[in-house]
Amino acid sequence: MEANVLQSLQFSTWVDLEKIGSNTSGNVRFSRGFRKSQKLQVLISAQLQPRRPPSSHHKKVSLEVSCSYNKLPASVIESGNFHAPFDEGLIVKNKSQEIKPYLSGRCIYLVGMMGSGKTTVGKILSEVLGYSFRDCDTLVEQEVGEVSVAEIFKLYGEDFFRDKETEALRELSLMQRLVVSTGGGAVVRPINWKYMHTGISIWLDVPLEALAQRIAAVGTNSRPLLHYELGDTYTKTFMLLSALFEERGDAYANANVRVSSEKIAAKMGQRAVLDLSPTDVAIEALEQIEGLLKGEDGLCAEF
Ligand SMILES: Nc1ncnc2c1ncn2[C@@H]1O[C@H](COP(=O)(O)OP(=O)(O)O)[C@@H](O)[C@H]1O
Ligand SMILES: O=C(O)C1=C[C@@H](OP(=O)(O)O)[C@@H](O)[C@H](O)C1
Repeated sequence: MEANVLQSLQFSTWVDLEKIGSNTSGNVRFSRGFRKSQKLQVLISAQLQPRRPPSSHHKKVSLEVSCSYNKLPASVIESGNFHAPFDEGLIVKNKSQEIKPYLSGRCIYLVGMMGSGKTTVGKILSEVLGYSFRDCDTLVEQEVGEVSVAEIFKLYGEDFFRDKETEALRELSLMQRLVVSTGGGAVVRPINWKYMHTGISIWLDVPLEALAQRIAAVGTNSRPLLHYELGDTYTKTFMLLSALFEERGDAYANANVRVSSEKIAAKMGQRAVLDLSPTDVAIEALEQIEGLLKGEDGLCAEF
């Protein structure tokens, strides 16, 4: 995901000819006119070209070194192009530090269907922001007594689970500096939105086909709403996810920001959604939060 990163760099510095004169191993040579005791002002400029093709992990960098003497026009003494590794880890870290002051410690709540990446992307966001990570489902399991979500559904039913989920969100809403991965169904109860709106909510919007592929790859044992009798895992999962989304899809739109995997893929030059890395999604989420908090007038929005 091409974040708004540094595209050019320029700085000047002084070099001591005496030091360079003794080891002109580079391409810099000085005419006899220079007295060795002179200092020379050198200008370094680097242009970072946009990442092309988007899927590549290298950026082309053109570098130019020029020098001027006694305020005479600078003349280029060295230039070249090279490819620098495009480090999405650096991008997401830089972006997180840019927006952290605007967050003012507010929690980030990730909402989305099962398999949308709430846990995976949430852990990346918590890491780069220096926030703690909380998984709402895990808190419910701990509260009930180290019983799995699937067992809770089986032993006590979904309503019991939803009550525990709401209690967990109420407790989380009293805290700060958390990234919270919510359960896929947390959006259904309005009271849950009252708690999540104490922070910033992000909807990870991923196509159902991708969700079904991801979940089919890991199995549905931990997701009781996707349990079914024998059959083709992908197709059954896709059918059940489609029915769930039909019921609750509109509720996700209550989130403060929507991170669409399809839009990220399009921005990156029509990459397939399944090719997007969790970090690509995390960068987009941070950019969306930045847009929300800075608002149209570029100031920090209070909301
Ligand atoms: N952007 C991504 N690219 C590839 N795989 C992903 C991505 N996001 C999540 N996954 C994988 O999909 C599965 C579900 O992700 P998870 O974070 O557990 O989703 P959720 O918490 O929303 O249910 C995991 O196996 C995870 O590794
Ligand atoms: O969509 C849902 O209703 C659910 C999603 C699950 O969380 P994940 O989204 O982490 O799978 C978990 O809360 C429970 O199985 C119910």
